[in-house]
Amino acid sequence: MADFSNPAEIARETLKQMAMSRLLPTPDNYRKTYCQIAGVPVEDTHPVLQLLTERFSKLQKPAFELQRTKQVLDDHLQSGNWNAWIEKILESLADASDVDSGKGNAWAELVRDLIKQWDLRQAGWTTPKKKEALEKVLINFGSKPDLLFTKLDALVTAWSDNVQLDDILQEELEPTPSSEIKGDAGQVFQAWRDLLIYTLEYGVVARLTTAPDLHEEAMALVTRLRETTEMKGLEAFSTVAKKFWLKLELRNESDQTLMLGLQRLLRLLVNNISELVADDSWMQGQVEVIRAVIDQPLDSRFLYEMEESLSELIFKQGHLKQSLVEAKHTFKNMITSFIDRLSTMASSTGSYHDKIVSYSSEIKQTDDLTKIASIVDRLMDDTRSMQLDMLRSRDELVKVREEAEKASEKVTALEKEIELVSEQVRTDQLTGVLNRRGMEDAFATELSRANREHKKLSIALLDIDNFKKLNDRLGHQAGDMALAHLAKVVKDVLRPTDSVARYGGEEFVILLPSTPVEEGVLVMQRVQRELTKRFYLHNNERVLITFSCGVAEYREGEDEMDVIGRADSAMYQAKLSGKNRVEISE
Ligand SMILES: Nc1nc2c(ncn2[C@@H]2O[C@H](COP(=O)(O)OP(=O)(O)OP(=O)(O)O)[C@@H](O)[C@H]2O)c(=O)[nH]1
Repeated sequence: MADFSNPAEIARETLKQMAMSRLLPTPDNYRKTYCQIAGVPVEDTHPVLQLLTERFSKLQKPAFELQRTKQVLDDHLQSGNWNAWIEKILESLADASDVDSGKGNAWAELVRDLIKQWDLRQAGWTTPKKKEALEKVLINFGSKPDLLFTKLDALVTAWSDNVQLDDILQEELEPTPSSEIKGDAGQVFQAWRDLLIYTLEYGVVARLTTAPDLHEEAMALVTRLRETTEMKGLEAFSTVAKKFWLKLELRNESDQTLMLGLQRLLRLLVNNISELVADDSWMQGQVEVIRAVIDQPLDSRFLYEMEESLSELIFKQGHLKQSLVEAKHTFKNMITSFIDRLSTMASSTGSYHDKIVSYSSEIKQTDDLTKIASIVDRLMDDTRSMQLDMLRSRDELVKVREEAEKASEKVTALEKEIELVSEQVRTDQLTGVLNRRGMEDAFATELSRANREHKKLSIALLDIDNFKKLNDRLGHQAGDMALAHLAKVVKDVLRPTDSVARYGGEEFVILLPSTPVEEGVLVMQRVQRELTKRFYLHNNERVLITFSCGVAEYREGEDEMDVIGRADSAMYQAKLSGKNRVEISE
């Protein structure tokens, strides 16, 4: 190889050699080639420094104190001056320790020691083993500068004293005075803590929007819990939490009392209104809805459904009421004009009578035939006009009577319609059969009838088979239509005195008055047979609907829920026995 002494020549030759050997033009390759050509030893990066460089580059978010160290390292990578870098890093580590200069010096000492021990040979400590040990320490404690110092120090001591790493780590990982939970227990602790945070945030905080003071306290608990990593902290947390639960319970109780009070007040009001409007069927419907709502534990879904149906009802009633008011007004006007006409007639016949009396006395007082002839002429005229008046009045009266009759019919029809609309509160909009509320009314009626007349009453509860599959295969809307179809078939097969109600999604309750249970089973089997003849048609596809059913006979003293419960158990039995069956409740 030619001897180059001029740096410019060495540089030129370096580039030439790199091109010939197809080396990538990296600073590292350039430096190596340059050193070879210049005949000086290649200054490799010390493995410890390499390791540190790698670790730094892997730190996603280095601690603030280490940022500067990383910056120094990055600067060095540009310049390639390792000795300067070591000095800098020692300086920055000293600063990063953020304590007195004693600790800073300690860091400097430690790094020097580390590099020295790395290069020395110790029995049992090969370079890969040292590298692995250093890796472990950096991975586990790199983000905690103080702890890192202790661990690195222990590691360097382990190398120099030829102690095995496991012993050292074991020793170093001995429980510290802190009660921080580690290992599996730590993970379990964290999982429970996260669950508790979640429960507090979404189960408690979210429900306290109307109680700002408790809301704030709950938020503070969440924050506190997030910061809790030790058993000691947990104990302190649980003391505060217990106080909070107590407050919450007390507040809950007072809310509950308030709600019950309001419910009682509303019930009183509604009962009073219902007595006041006993004859107003349109109002009765609404009153009953409110009664149904307040007579059972408050359930937001039920409240929502009731609100929906009530607002629809009120809207319809509003329209009908308006027409009713107009019809009544017309009727009143007609009666008024009828009476006016009657009084006109009375006065016209009255004046005619007066005239006749006066003509009669005139005739009596005169013998003059010409005068008498003139009186008779006037009398004839008056009679004719009186007759015309009478005729006109009669026609008008007939007309008024016809219109009054029509108006009265309209009023009756509108009143009936209002009654019908009010009834909708009791029916299921989708199927047209009774809804749960309607069923309760029907139940009350039938129970008292059965008790009064000592007649048998059977209750059937049917549940469509595999309805979910039908919904999934044909869509929810087709499912709705299938429900309406079933309800229609059931109604067609049953007697008009039987009551059908939609009890739940795809469950129906049927009240069969004057029917012993065996007969009830036959009735329901007849419905099943009818369904095999009258398929539900969906886009020309014949869909067979089957159901499982339980029938129970009412026993004296039982309440509605008892007997429905027995029918439900029998229905469940029918499902278990293969579906599409009717079972008797024993
Ligand atoms: N289309 C429609 N589906 C409803 C309605 N109410 C409830 N459902 C559906 O009915 C299905 C009932 O499913 P399941 O309780 O599993 O009963 P099933 O599929 O009939 O099964 P079995 O009772 O064991 O025969 C659910 O998918 C509900 O979503 C409704 O008003 N319309």
